[in-house]
Amino acid sequence: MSVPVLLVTGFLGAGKTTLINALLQADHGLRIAAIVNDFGAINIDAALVGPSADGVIGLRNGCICCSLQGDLLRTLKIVLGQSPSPELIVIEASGVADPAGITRSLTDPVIWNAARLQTVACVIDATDAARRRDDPLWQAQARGSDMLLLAKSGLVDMAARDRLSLSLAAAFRQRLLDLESGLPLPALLDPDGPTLRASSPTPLRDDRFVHLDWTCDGPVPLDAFQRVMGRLAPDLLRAKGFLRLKGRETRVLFQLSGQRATLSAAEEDGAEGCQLVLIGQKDSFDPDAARIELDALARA
Ligand SMILES: Nc1nc2c(ncn2[C@@H]2O[C@H](COP(=O)(O)OP(=O)(O)OP(=O)(O)O)[C@@H](O)[C@H]2O)c(=O)[nH]1
Repeated sequence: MSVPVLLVTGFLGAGKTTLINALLQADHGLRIAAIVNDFGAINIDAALVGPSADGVIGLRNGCICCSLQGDLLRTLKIVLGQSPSPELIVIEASGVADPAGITRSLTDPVIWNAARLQTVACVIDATDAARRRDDPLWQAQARGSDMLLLAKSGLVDMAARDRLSLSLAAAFRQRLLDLESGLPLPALLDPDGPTLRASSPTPLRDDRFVHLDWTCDGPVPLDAFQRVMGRLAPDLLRAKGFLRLKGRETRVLFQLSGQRATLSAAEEDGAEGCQLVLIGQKDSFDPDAARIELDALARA
């Protein structure tokens, strides 16, 4: 029998991993396998989803809508060969992916017989949507989905949330659900959900993004790290990773999305040092210059 697939798309930092973690931990009784795709060579998402699920496979250093398509199909075969087999497969697209590329791969008749793309859900960052509205990739992600899931709506005021809901309803035909009202399990897991779809449009090839994968073996000082990130943040679209801070026993998880940076306790995994991924646009972010600044931190 064909295993249903839920594809989660959305721009960098929108809230895809957070949604998938919530889904994996929810009370649905389903055996779920997750395939997560990070743009950089360091697979932060697999580590973030890993603690909550057994069947998590990370695809890295590319994007499954284009360069990693073959990897996705190979990974799907591995996931489908697991025993017991999953009852649902969740695929997280990278934040730079046009879901049309993935939808095309998944609607191949051979794949379809084994794993049937059921629903494409696009996570929309309520704090970032007004700025992104005219971005062709952001639009392709929303348009290529079956439902829009509003994340972080608690971080914007009610009037801004209402304006956003109205503009999304005017621009897209999809159903809009606010994640602040709870995880929409019936919509995400509905076996009678969207499924049969028209052939996907030609996927958008967006090559404006560059990234830096930065690692160091030792700890870094928090105040100097914050100064460096303060300088880099205006040119970044996304940063995330694990840091070993001087004077702290355990590593912390650093997240930057939009202009919002957070540090939180990381799951202890025995790993040492720091692993960080920084993503920006070619015209404003210089990964080599950022590497020099970060390397200086490691020597501080
Ligand atoms: N307050 C709030 N924060 C959220 C919500 N969803 C995500 N975040 C935060 O937003 C940041 C990015 O969330 P992720 O779930 O990692 O976003 P993502 O879309 O998986 O990011 P990429 O895979 O890097 O594109 C993290 O700091 C999350 O804690 C939400 O609904 N409310």
